[in-house]
Amino acid sequence: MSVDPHFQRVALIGFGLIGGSIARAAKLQGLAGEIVTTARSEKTRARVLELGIVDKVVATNAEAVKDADLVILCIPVGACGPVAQEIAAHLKPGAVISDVGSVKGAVVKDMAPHLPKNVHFVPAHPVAGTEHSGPDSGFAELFINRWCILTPPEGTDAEATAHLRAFWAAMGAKVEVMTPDHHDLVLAITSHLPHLIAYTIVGTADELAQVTESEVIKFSAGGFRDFTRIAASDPTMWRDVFLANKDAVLEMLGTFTEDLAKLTRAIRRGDGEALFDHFTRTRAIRRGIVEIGQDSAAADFGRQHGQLDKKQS
Ligand SMILES: NC(=O)C1=CN([C@@H]2O[C@H](COP(=O)(O)OP(=O)(O)OC[C@H]3O[C@@H](n4cnc5c(N)ncnc54)[C@H](O)[C@@H]3O)[C@@H](O)[C@H]2O)C=CC1
Ligand SMILES: O=C(O)C(=O)Cc1ccc(O)cc1
Repeated sequence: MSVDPHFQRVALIGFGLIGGSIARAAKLQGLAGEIVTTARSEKTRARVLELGIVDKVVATNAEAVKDADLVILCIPVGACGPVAQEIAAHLKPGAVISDVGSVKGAVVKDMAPHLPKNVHFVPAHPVAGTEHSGPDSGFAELFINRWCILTPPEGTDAEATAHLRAFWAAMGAKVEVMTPDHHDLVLAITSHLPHLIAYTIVGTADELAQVTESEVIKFSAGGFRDFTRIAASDPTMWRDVFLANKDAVLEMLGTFTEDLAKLTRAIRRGDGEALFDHFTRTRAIRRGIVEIGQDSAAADFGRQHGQLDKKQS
């Protein structure tokens, strides 16, 4: 049986890349009767109003969640606990409370104790994004054919989880449910460690005395250029991710360091076979990912649901 993805009043706490993308996709697909968002600065409130995507922009989180049927925290993970505390007394009984944080264990631990018993807490993580942030960076197609992982605590109302699942699916996402700990371990290797490596290598290149700034830019057409994109991601967001997912990141970093040492040894010893075998294995992994055909599937969704061909401004 299909579940109605619609929520009457949706409150988005934070209107950056993810909040702005949810607002655009939900509006386009008619998933909300009304969308309210918080923007803390006068400048951002004016810009969000100018964009004309949401129905109401307010200055405080407490005001935004009033009478909301779905509340989504679209803010750095370190801010989720304090914001849960701030909004708790103002939540509508029966509302679904969610987030989009890149780490789940810490967010659940920080938010859950503050939330009243009469709301449904269904944490979420859309595994989709870019290096950009702020109110102008969002776009309606961001979630198409991307995973959205839900991590409802044990005992969560199944109907609430199904309702949020339908909401994400209607924005184009493929939805999966897992535990917060499993999520954090998987994301540590697939997302958090790659960002740490990018932040490291771009910093290292910058510090090398013999590589002048102009040479880094001049020769950055190679692999380095891809790293600079990732390393341009929001500092506040990523500081919070590494602090919140410390254990899993350190565990993966340990394994990564061992594997790096193996490749270092192969280079030192001139062991071409070891290098070739390793690179052959990793090439097959990339080909496997590309064969899943995310781009063509995204285009199919756009055609079926209309109006998603153009990037929203
Ligand atoms: N950037 C990405 O590619 C992805 C980010 N995420 C997660 O989404 C969340 C938001 O990230 P982005 O949208 O990229 O960030 P962003 O920086 O574009 O937007 C965050 C917004 O939250 C606001 N904010 C911060 N603290 C607040 C508070 N206490 N009350 C109200 N508003 C507050 C900021 O002013 C900003 O407008 C993070 O938790 C991140 O881990 C998840 C998937 C992808
Ligand atoms: O820009 C990129 O390549 C990303 O990897 C975006 C991203 C950042 C954080 C997430 O939790 C999920 C996706």
